[in-house]
Amino acid sequence: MSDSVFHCKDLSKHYRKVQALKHMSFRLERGKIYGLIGNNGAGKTTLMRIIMGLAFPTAGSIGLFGRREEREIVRSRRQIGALIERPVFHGFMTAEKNLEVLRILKGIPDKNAVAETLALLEMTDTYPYRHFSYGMKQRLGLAAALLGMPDFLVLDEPINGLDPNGIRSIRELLVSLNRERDMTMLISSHYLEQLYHLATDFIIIHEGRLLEQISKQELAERCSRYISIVTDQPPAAVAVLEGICGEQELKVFPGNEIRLYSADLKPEALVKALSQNGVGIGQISSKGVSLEEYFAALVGGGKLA
Ligand SMILES: Nc1ncnc2c1ncn2[C@@H]1O[C@H](COP(=O)(O)OP(=O)(O)OP(=O)(O)O)[C@@H](O)[C@H]1O
Repeated sequence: MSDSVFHCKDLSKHYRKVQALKHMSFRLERGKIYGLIGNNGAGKTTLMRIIMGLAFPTAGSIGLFGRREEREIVRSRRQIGALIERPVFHGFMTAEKNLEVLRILKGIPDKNAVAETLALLEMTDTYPYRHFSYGMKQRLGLAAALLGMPDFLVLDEPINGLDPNGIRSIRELLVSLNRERDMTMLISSHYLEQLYHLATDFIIIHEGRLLEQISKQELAERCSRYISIVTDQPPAAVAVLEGICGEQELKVFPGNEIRLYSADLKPEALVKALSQNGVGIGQISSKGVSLEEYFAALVGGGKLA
């Protein structure tokens, strides 16, 4: 299978008066989770609609899974699951019945697909869709996208309307699908901190143009995000911290300061681990700019502090 899941070259899309996408060229690789970032009206949904064949380019070309020919692209879309604008579900049917209708419409032969997807999303509800909360509707939308276990998942604002627990469980599910099934994802969200934890790479667009494609590692370096710990027992602290993050993510500075360059670490967890091992902490703080600040600086054409 090609390592390229999606590519576009000089892709432009005009609506009557609006140029929604302007000469975009980039490539999405298998196994990565791409966070798609842009202000309202930047062109995120338009790009996703083009990937799914719900809108068509005015100029330029696209390819899916390394295939460029129109007929092959249409066929390749069977390998993609998408949540773009909520699908139309039947109000009088349960989640299971709605998914069963979709399974038949999509031509997915595996009769266990519905049960498998419901189990993944922990949806056991047996009442009709019209009584679903906003969050449950959102989960069913995600279930519909996952039906048949696609190779590529395209999600437009999937965590909108979910409470913090809901967001965490969806995030964990997406990460495990990515790791265990090598599922590639393109996910847009205005919750940049959440997206930061989930994505491995970022596509940043502004007013229809691609501003930047950047990996999380590059971003972390550029934002120089780190946790600073000041302690009077550096060797003991290093021994504990190395058990939590990799040796390469940790540096000792003069003044008994240790810096941890790992994106997912929480200061509270570090404090707990250090105190459990009898290591005293003078000071602990998160430093550097957030993804939100980085994005604002990029879009504003400004420089990062
Ligand atoms: N069907 C349409 N007809 C005319 N203009 C459209 C249409 N769909 C989108 N647009 C315009 O194209 C531009 C890009 O819209 P798009 O929905 O792709 O942005 P977005 O980044 O998804 O925004 P949001 O974050 O608000 O969802 C906007 O100016 C929008 O008004």
